[in-house]
Amino acid sequence: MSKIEAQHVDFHYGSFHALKDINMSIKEHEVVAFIGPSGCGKSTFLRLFNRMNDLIPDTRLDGQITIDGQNIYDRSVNVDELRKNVGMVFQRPNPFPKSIYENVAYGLRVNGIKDEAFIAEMVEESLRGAALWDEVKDKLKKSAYALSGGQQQRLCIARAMAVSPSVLLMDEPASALDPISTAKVEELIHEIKKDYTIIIVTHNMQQATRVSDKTAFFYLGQLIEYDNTNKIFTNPSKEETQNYITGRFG
Ligand SMILES: Nc1ncnc2c1ncn2[C@@H]1O[C@H](COP(=O)(O)OP(=O)(O)OP(=O)(O)O)[C@@H](O)[C@H]1O
Repeated sequence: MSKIEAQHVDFHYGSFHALKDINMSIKEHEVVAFIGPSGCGKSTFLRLFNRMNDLIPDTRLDGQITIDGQNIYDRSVNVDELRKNVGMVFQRPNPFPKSIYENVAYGLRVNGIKDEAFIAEMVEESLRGAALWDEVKDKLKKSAYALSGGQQQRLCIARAMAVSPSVLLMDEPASALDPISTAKVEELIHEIKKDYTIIIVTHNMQQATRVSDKTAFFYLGQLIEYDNTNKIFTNPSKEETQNYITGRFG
């Protein structure tokens, strides 16, 4: 069974038809990269998987998205639970104005967990998982803002991991980072993929080839081609994909 399945997904912002009949199946522990020119709908599609677009007025979704076989837009779905299972990391690191420790503990506290020993354990585990522990273990009480941009982004990944999601959505997670921090985030994706199913939006095609198993190429709200990353970048089936990856447009 697929971990994530999108069937005949259409999405409108008002009268603007942003996504057109998208079908996609993602297996557990796969890393899938979304590529395509600006405005083609990558982020819109990504945000459907944790219902972030629910917050935007006058939008409409048709079709179905399932995670672990459940329609995530079903009325019975608790959106807070869904977002616990489907974590998100944004383009710009967005730590809270709190200590490093409290940033990671935050999700556990809002979920009502009060056992401090358990919280401390999860904070350490998440920071280790995000390859940040050794850099911050002696300054956990310091403000998250005192970290570098790359460290802040790994802190945000740790924060997402702390509530034990099974899916991580990453919207251009390295685009605001320097090359060394970018390499660290990419390395991290390799390390954590054994535990998560990951979807990453990226403008950087080298990054897509480095981190992903599958790549989806979007253009003007349509999913043009979705295949093994190697195939997409060496021998795509569609002319639009070929044009995009060779820099002929976008
Ligand atoms: N809140 C919104 N209201 C109205 N239209 C929107 C909204 N968000 C996005 N759009 C439109 O939907 C289309 C897809 O946008 P989206 O952000 O998903 O593209 P993208 O491929 O992620 O682009 P980029 O690579 O530039 O981030 C664009 O034409 C955009 O203008």
